[in-house]
Amino acid sequence: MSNYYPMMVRLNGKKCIVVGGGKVAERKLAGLLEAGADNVAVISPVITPKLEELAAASLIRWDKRPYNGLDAGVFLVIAATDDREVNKRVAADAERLEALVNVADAPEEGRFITPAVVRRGSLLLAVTAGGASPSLTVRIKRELEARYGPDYAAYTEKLARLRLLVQQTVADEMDKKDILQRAALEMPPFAVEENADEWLARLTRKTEG
Ligand SMILES: C[C@@]1(CC(=O)O)c2cc3[nH]c(cc4nc(cc5[nH]c(cc(n2)[C@H]1CCC(=O)O)[C@@](C)(CC(=O)O)[C@@H]5CCC(=O)O)C(CC(=O)O)=C4CCC(=O)O)c(CCC(=O)O)c3CC(=O)O
Ligand SMILES: NC(=O)C1=CN([C@@H]2O[C@H](COP(=O)(O)OP(=O)(O)OC[C@H]3O[C@@H](n4cnc5c(N)ncnc54)[C@H](O)[C@@H]3O)[C@@H](O)[C@H]2O)C=CC1
Repeated sequence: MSNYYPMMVRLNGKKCIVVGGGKVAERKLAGLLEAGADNVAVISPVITPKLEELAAASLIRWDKRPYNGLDAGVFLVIAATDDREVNKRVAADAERLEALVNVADAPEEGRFITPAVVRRGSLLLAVTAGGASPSLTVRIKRELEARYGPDYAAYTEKLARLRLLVQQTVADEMDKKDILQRAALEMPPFAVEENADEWLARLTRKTEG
């Protein structure tokens, strides 16, 4: 099994293509849109009703045809048809164009795989077993969903505000680090109730004491 380099990619403005319009394509497209991709097309003669809705709302473009190649300038490609030969061709075409490609039925033929994700605002937890067992990946995702509930969105946002304040007002590097580490150890919803100034004041008292 391959090794993978984990990274978080911004997709805005980048051309993303999904080939195939079935169940798997629907899931991968939802993931692209959740990530903020705004130039997304699906190439498939038939697509699911949900994908038809997205196309009607102009959230994705639908190229209603069988796969017949990729245009230059494509950034990311997902091969998700139920036809082995087509997916193989998509992978080869994408590699030739230096586009990042994911192949739903033959991961090793592609350049990247898609992890399971939990989103809590800007906190993004991604899980992969590298293709060994998607079911294990999904199980661990569910455990993380339960452990890091919806409160973590507001909590993370609040930590960002505190961090900004600390960067602007605390000169000593050790104090800065200590305060930010303490803040990250506190759990929501407790910390969510106070504003950044109050929180910093409390954390500073602790640091001094
Ligand atoms: C390698 C990878 C490539 C890639 O797709 O990028 C891949 C490959 C394959 N998946 C297969 C099967 C299933 N995949 C799922 C579900 C998910 N699969 C996802 C990712 C990945 N799947 C990548 C690595 C995962 C990792 O990193 O660990 C998730 C996490 C994310 C997503 O797809 O967006 C998403 C869960 C989303 C969520 O719930 O959050 C389920 C369960 C279900 O559907 O409920 C099953 C059935 C049960 C089973 O087989 O375990 C098959 C056999 C197909 C066949 O036999 O026809 C292959 C092909 C092969 O293994 O060769
Ligand atoms: N990576 C993953 O997470 C998973 C991958 N798979 C694999 O993904 C593939 C797709 O699975 P499903 O979405 O369930 O299949 P599906 O049968 O629901 O959809 C297949 C889609 O491919 C389209 N298609 C067929 N030939 C095409 C062509 N020449 N050009 C463009 N589009 C074409 C069809 O119109 C249809 O929309 C299968 O190979 C399956 O084994 C299945 C489950 C999970």
